[in-house]
Amino acid sequence: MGDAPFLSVEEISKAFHSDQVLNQVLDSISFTIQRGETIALLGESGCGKSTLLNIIGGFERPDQGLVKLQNESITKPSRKAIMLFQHYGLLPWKSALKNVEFGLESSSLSAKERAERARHYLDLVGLSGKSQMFPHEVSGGMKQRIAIARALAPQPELILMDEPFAALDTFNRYHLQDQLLNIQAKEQTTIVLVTHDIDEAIYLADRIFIMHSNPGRIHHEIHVELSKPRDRSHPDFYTYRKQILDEFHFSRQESAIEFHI
Ligand SMILES: Nc1ncnc2c1ncn2[C@@H]1O[C@H](COP(=O)(O)OP(=O)(O)OP(=O)(O)O)[C@@H](O)[C@H]1O
Repeated sequence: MGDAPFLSVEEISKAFHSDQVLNQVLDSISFTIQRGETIALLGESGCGKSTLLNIIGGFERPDQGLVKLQNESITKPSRKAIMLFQHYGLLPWKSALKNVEFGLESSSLSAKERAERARHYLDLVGLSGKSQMFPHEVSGGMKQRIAIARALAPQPELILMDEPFAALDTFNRYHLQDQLLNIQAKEQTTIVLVTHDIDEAIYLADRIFIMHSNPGRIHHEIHVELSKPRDRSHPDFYTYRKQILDEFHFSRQESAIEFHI
């Protein structure tokens, strides 16, 4: 593999036709990501974040360009890249444990190994005592923990997250963001995260790609140089926040409120 980047997105363009109008959603997007990095895609609604994530995951085909994961072209979904959505996608008739095991069904693990692996990841997300509970018996935050355990259990090379915590209240969101950081530090998972939440991007990401729309392009890349775990109330955090608000022309003198674009 040599020095090839872990993930490379090369000159990706994508258009959709709607009402006989061609909508150029992504225009020649390129970047590379190293193993273990967390990247946040931040941009206003409709700028093409989810489309880009879907192309990286192999769920959507670009019109031009290609995506390479560990130097292999991605042309269809694979177990190497797993997508985590905002709305859990749990199977209501299966317990937490069985939901996590379900993500391992196509693996070569024995039933015993699958159960052990599932328990390990439920432990990592803080649900060791809840493995026999069903989705309707647990809170939204716990449902998303189960979904995270299920995404992690197959040990994918890459996790793609489409606004994973957007449906949660602030406290649950903060807890899950911390857990994700812990797990990421342990497992060196590579993450590409789509978010509307500026604070979430600054808290989690090593680099933030600011996207602009019509057509969707990466307008600016911000390296978040703060060491992790980060302090949401530190003045440096606010410096990044101001920089991002400036990008979207939302700045006022002081912006202390939580801001979603
Ligand atoms: N399958 C599709 N067919 C037609 N148009 C589509 C399709 N998927 C996405 N689009 C259009 O592409 C544009 C980008 O959509 P996309 O969901 O990628 O944006 P986004 O930045 O993720 O938005 P949001 O933040 O609101 O989720 C939108 O104008 C959307 O209507």
